[in-house]
Parts: sequence; C-alpha cells; structure tokens
Amino acid sequence: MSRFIAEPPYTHGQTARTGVLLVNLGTPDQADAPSLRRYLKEFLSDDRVVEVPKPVWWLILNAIILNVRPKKSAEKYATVWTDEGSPLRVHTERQTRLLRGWMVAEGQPDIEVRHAMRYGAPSIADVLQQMKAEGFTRILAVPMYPQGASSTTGSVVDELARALLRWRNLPELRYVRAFAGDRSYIDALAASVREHWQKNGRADKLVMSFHGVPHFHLMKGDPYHCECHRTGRLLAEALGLGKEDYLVTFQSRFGRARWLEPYTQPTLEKLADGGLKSVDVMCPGFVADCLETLEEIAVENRDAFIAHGGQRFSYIPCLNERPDWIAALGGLVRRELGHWWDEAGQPQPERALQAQRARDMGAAR
Ligand SMILES: C=CC1=C(C)c2cc3[nH]c(cc4nc(cc5[nH]c(cc1n2)c(C)c5CCC(=O)O)C(CCC(=O)O)=C4C)c(C)c3C=C
Ligand SMILES: [Fe+2]
Ligand SMILES: [Fe+2]
Repeated sequence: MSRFIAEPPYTHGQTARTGVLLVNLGTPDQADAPSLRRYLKEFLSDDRVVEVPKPVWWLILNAIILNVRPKKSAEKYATVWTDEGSPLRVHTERQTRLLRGWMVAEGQPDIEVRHAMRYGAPSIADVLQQMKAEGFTRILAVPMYPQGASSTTGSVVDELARALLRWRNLPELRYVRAFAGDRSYIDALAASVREHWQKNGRADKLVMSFHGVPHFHLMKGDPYHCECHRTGRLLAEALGLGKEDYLVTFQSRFGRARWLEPYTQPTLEKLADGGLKSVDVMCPGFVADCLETLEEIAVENRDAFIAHGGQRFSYIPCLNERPDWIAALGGLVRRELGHWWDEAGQPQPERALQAQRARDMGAAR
C-alpha cells in the first residue's frame, strides 16, 4: 500500500488557477465543555504551542488541563458568543467574503479566496483537498497573524506542509511570513484609533496589548517580540504619539512560566494605582475580535483597571471588517501574487492593472 493519495490523472496544459487561503487560529464549534475539550486538545497538543517534552506534557494535559479548563473556558466563550457563532469565526468568514469582493472590484476576478482554521474546522487539510478538487494549482496562504511567531505562523506552515505530505501532484505554494510593518495595515490601525478618539474622546494613555508567548521563545530566536514592538512603534509614529503616551504589553499568559513582559493586566493595575484615570486599550496583533479581546481585555482587564481606581477604560475594536483593512490585506495579497509570473512573463498585478486600464479606456470611449 502506498501512503500517497490517488488523484485524477494529470492533464497536460493544465492552466494555473490561483487561490488565496486565509488561515486563522480556530475556535471551538460551540461554547460548551465538550467542544472546548476537543478544541483545546488539538490546540495544546501542538508542539509549536507548548514546547514541553511530549510524555510529560501529555500527562499534564490529559490528567489536569483537559479536566479543568474546558468548563471554565466554555463559560467565558458563552459571554462573547453571537447568534452566528464564535466571533473569531464570524469575522474570519466575513473577511474572506470581503477580500474576494475586493479582488473582483480591483480587476482580479480570477483570484478566489478561501479560509481555514489551524485548529478545528474547516481544517487546512480539508480546504486544500477541496481546492485541489476545484483545480487550484497555486495557493497563497496568509496566516492572519501580523507579527510572525513560531507558535502561530510556524504552526500554520507546519500544517500546510503536513497536509501536502501525501500529494502526488503538488500545488505551487507561497505564504505570507508576517506583515507587522505593512504601511496599509499600520494606517488602518491608526485610522481606527483616530475614529475612536473622535467618537469617545482620548484617554490619558494608549495601551497596545499583544498576545504573549513564553519568554524563552524570544531567547531562542522567535521574531515575535520584536515584531510586536515594530508594530507598536510604527503605530505610535502614525498617531504622532510620544514615548510617554503609549505602552506595548502582553496578555493571555498561560501557566506559571515567565512570558513576554510587561503583562497587560498588572500594567493596567499599576497605572491605575499610580493615579492614571483613563486608558484606551487596543489589540493590534489580533485582526479579528475574539475571546482574548472581547472577554479578557474588554471585561476582565477593564474590571481590574476600575477596581484599582481607574475611571474610564475604553476598548478599541480590532480591524475586523474595516474597508481600509480589507484593502490593506488585498494589497498584501496582490504584492505576494506578483511573485508568480504569468505565462506572458508579467507579474499578475501588472496584468490586472492593464486589464483595468483597458476597461477604463473602454469606458472613456
Ligand atoms: C499555551 C500556550 C499558548 C500560546 C503560546 C499561544 C500563543 C498565541 N495565541 C494567539 C492567538 C489566540 N489565542 C487564543 C486563545 C487561546 N490561546 C491559548 C494558549 C496559547 N496561545 C489558549 C489555551 C487559548 C484558548 C482560550 C482559553 O482557554 O483561554 C485566541 C482566541 C480564540 C477564540 O476562539 O476566540 C487567539 C486569537 C497568538 C497570536 C499567539 C502567539 C503569538
Ligand atoms: Fe493563544
Ligand atoms: Fe485568554
């Protein structure tokens, strides 16, 4: 028996068909303990996420964490769940549809857009199989993490490679490594802050909270910490902020080991203790609102700030479906697709521009 899958026979002259695959983290199917158990088991069994020797970790995970955490996490998820499901899923599906619309509007209707989740459904392997069945020969994967990390981007790339392990007729594959300093992404973040200030007034300080990772990842060469600070610095510049006007912090610590510092919640408490009355908090590392932003930041951390004497805590939502963010994502995709040259020897964006010009001239005639 061969471990390779059976596929339709290869036909000569197969034309290139390009698909963009947005990949986000994933989320449980329901806000209940069994769904969380399944989700957390897959997530926390990934050795990119938890770098503890397998036998030791397997015991801790199965004997303790998967018995305690699912119920507690499910209760938290229930507080952010919507009629359409988990916020992370809802936003990811909308972003997928909007990006496809953007490609069509920008003169590249031949570029399809799909999404997959690293954990849970729809899985990367299933979506790649589906895309193969539909004749896609080129796939551009976009991990929806602006700041690259081993535990997120690395894991997505692992899974893409694992999914292709059994294929005979491979697609061309590219992936976006990170976009922490992408001009349009930074500009979209800055615009979201300015709009928030216009509507709600400006607080004494802006806290940019990023998801944390264990501190030793940084010491072993993980780019994540630097990329978070890069985004923070560029965003502050775009907003004209001085060093005293903003802070970069790290949230969602898991377990007792040292994670990236400063930690978000203790920082907010210290600020309130020191007499700071108002704070704006945003999470530039998440492109879609999710449990970690809507519950941990906007509820738990707000309560902590107020309990320590703060008076006004204002949460600035993630980019979600903002048109300037969808356009930023589109620009990023178009730039990446430009690395694939078409049969005429021209990068695809160039071809799209020519098509647009031809249409404009047609309209002008
Ligand atoms: C255990 C270690 C974890 C690492 C390392 C980690 C890195 C990491 N995570 C995100 C983005 C998200 N994480 C989310 C939830 C979440 N994260 C962990 C653990 C680690 N994350 C857990 C156990 C959970 C589940 C929720 C819980 O039980 O607390 C989410 C939200 C998903 C949702 O459904 O809303 C996101 C998004 C990044 C970007 C990152 C490293 C850079
Ligand atoms: Fe996480
Ligand atoms: Fe959390």
